[in-house]
Amino acid sequence: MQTRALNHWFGAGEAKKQALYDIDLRIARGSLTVLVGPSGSGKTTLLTLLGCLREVQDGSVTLLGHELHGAAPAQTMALRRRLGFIFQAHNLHESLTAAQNVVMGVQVRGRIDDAPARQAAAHVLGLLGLSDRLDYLPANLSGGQKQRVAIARALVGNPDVVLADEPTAALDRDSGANVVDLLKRLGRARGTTTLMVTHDNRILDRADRILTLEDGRIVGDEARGG
Ligand SMILES: Nc1ncnc2c1ncn2[C@@H]1O[C@H](COP(=O)(O)OP(=O)(O)OP(=O)(O)O)[C@@H](O)[C@H]1O
Repeated sequence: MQTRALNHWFGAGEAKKQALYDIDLRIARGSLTVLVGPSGSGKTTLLTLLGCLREVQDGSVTLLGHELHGAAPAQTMALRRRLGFIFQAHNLHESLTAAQNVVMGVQVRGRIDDAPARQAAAHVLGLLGLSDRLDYLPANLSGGQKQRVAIARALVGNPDVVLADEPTAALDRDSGANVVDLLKRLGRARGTTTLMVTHDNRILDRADRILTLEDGRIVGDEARGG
């Protein structure tokens, strides 16, 4: 994942405001990078540009070997299927059980039979400590459990890149640490690259790299032992 001279603006005319300035970044495959910075510093803007959720206006973003600036919609759609998104508002389908919600994460990646999809969903939910909640509806799960279902849904399709915005905010200490360790294991085993916005110290301590944004610029770049 790479950006070169990446700039981004919101609004037009008098109201036009620059949100990112000259971002040059190279993020190593399989690493876990954390993005920190004050509110409004551009973290979400950068995450959504890297996730093909926003059009690149100026500069370059390469994701999984493809340039996103000027990319055709069909190509960005295909790339998006190789990503796992974890956002704060977990958007589970209320009428589907935990396992069915996660099965949907398998099936967006292509047609897969129900039995193996359900097996994959049960496996990932088990890794997240939810083996005994497979058939629960979201209404009967706690906030932290729902968040873990959303994480399972993002991971079940074996994404090449995971993009996350405060994924552990609703989790207790042990489940938060478990999620980070799982992402790190996926990084080592499969080369899954994770970029996440967080202020959670449990994650900062375990990250491979911490990037700090301020007023749309990278002002800190610290490599960690992991
Ligand atoms: N859709 C939008 N329209 C107009 N301005 C926007 C939009 N999204 C973000 N901005 C502006 O761009 C700047 C960066 O916002 P961004 O959401 O990326 O920051 P952030 O670091 O993620 O903040 P937070 O931690 O509060 O989520 C801010 O000045 C924000 O007001």
